[in-house]
Amino acid sequence: MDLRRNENDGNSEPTQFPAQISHLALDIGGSLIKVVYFSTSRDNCIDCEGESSANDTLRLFSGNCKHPVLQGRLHFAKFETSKIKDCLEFISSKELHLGGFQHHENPSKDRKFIKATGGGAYKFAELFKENLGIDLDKEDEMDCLVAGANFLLKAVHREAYTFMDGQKEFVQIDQSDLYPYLLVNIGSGVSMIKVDGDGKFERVSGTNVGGGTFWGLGRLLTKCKSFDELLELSHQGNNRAIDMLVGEIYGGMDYSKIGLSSTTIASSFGKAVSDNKELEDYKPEDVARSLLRMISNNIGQISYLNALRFGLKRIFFGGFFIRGQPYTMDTISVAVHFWSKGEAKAMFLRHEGFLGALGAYVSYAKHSNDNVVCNQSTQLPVSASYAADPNYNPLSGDFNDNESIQCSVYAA
Ligand SMILES: Nc1ncnc2c1ncn2[C@@H]1O[C@H](COP(=O)(O)OP(=O)(O)OP(=O)(O)O)[C@@H](O)[C@H]1O
Ligand SMILES: CC(C)(CO)[C@@H](O)C(=O)NCCC(=O)O
Repeated sequence: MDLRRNENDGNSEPTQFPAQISHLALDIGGSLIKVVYFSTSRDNCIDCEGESSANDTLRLFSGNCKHPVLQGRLHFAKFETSKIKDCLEFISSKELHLGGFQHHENPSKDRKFIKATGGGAYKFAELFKENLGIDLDKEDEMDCLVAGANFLLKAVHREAYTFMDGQKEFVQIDQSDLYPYLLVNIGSGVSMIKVDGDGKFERVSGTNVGGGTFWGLGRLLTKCKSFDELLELSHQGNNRAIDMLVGEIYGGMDYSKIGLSSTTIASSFGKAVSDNKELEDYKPEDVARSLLRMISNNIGQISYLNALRFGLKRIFFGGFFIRGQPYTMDTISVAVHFWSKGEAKAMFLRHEGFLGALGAYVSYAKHSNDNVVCNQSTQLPVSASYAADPNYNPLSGDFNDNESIQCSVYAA
């Protein structure tokens, strides 16, 4: 917390507190910028004994309480990286950039540092300085992905779930039996990380065939103007129009000796070779569906192989490629299930796209006077903003960017 702005020596009149105190963290990726910020109002501040009144806010900031607790909400937002100006405007309009911290090595310089991760923390550092007058305090992307995943798995109720045959089932996480697991983050590209504990991990693999491939190829092949349009299109398509199935090679038969049914895809997009058709002759929705299936299946398979390498039974998938899409999750789950013969389990996270940003957020805790730890959160509330997202299915309980997590923050 920025304590200095609210210092009170006990003699003077209480300072006027801002209605909202925010900590801002950014994950600036190849495709999307993810924004996480914490906000609370003075009414929401409680002291060590758990009372809640405006005066506790005073004690909180004057430091009379050793373990002050702020209750508030974590908010989430995302922007396309190509529209970074929109993100800067958003931050500026909400004055989120004021919620950074100051490096104690250099307190005389009244500069704010904001925690940021992802390649864009390097690429756009100057832009943030010029536009908002803030410095980005860079946190390693892999560190943040792992810290964000561990935070969600430990602190957020009903965060992880399995998805098979259209059925979503929340997974009860036993904190004493969380590690090891494989974290697969499907962003523009894909990182696969073996996680053994808090801050204990190794990036064991990756693939350049990821979310950027789906969106990039999909845009070229279907002329879709937005990612959501491409997803929507894929819902309506049939991949069999363009994929070559085992049965089409084997005269309608299964190849049971090696465990392949006639309906298994033998070759994604394989029909396009012999069909003698042009791109225009295929329905864009069929192309979109085939592409989504190809990429999801490939990632599921590589993930399984990496889980096998290290004997890992649990694979958590994150990244904004997933977008809570049933078809994507089903394909990944089936691939993991099929190749592992049911031994390994694919699991998904409700805050799938915000792992890096959450990791950057919790890294504020490293700074002694800005010791911020989210200890708890409740089930996400239902919000009216769901209706605005065409891909949100209220029955499935998917996470929406406009949602927030209720949490407590210890400010030391
Ligand atoms: N509104 C959207 N616009 C663009 N891509 C989207 C959108 N929603 C979901 N996606 C998908 O999410 C992917 C980006 O995911 P994510 O934000 O997790 O990664 P990133 O941080 O941008 O990438 P990287 O980590 O590789 O730098 C895109 O490649 C695309 O497949
Ligand atoms: C380069 C990063 C880490 C940037 O987020 C990501 O896009 C990625 O993991 N790409 C895959 C690169 C590879 O391992 O082939």
